[in-house]
Amino acid sequence: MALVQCEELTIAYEGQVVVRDLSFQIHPGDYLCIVGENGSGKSTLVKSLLGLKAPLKGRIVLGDGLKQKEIGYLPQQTDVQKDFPASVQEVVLSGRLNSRGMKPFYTSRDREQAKAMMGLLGIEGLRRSCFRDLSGGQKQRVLLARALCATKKMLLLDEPVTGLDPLVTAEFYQLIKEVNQRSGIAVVMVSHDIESAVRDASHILHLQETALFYGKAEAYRESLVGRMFLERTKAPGEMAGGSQEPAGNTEIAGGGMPAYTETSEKRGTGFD
Ligand SMILES: Nc1ncnc2c1ncn2[C@@H]1O[C@H](COP(=O)(O)OP(=O)(O)OP(=O)(O)O)[C@@H](O)[C@H]1O
Repeated sequence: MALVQCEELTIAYEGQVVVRDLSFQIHPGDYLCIVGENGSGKSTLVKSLLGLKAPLKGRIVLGDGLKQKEIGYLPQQTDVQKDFPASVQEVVLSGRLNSRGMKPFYTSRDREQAKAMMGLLGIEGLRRSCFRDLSGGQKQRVLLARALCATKKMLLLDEPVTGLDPLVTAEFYQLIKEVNQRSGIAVVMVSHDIESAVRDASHILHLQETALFYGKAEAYRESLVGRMFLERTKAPGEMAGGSQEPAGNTEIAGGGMPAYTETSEKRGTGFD
């Protein structure tokens, strides 16, 4: 059963549609990267997945016991978060807030969980350090530990490597991959790093108001839309790939990009 099933989702701000007729699923163990141009609706979709923005039409069905407040969320970094005046331990523990309900204090289980996640991510030695004094990479590990405290099923990350140097970025991607592969926690990541997305993700959702592509990462790499996007990000300003498509290709949809959607029956993730 799917953890998340989005059915013909349309999302709008004051009547202005920014996501239209979008359907896809997230299964246990999936690693889905959401890619697309600036302003294509990625963060808006994230807000709806978190229950912070109601769709205008369509619906989001959660399955396999997933609750919206049990989605571990790592938001886009803001300057306010970067300067948060709290200890690492407090920041990680705050991941337990949603599941505490009305209880005013953290339980010993909450503390154990926070300790376990700090251990998993190699930041236990930093637990008394002030969050704002950490490096960018350390901060992201802390925020990842916080998000993991909130979930056993699904992590949602919105451009988590923005501002990190290449080495720290590579380490962070490796961490995410290990979390996904070892724990089976589904990962949903909004990313502008298309090369890494097709390398690490099991599935790609390419958004441009609607799904230009949704399916397995290997199929995306071979698709016209995937090849064009990969080519463009390699050489900014250059358009390539379209002329290499065999004659008679009927995939081309509006806007010169092919629409492709893979059904859940064809997915075969092994977690179905
Ligand atoms: N709170 C808001 N009110 C009105 N319009 C909004 C709001 N938030 C986003 N938008 C608009 O919705 C569209 C999609 O924005 P969104 O932030 O979801 O795109 P995105 O794909 O995440 O972009 P980026 O890659 O630049 O982060 C944009 O045109 C944006 O201007």
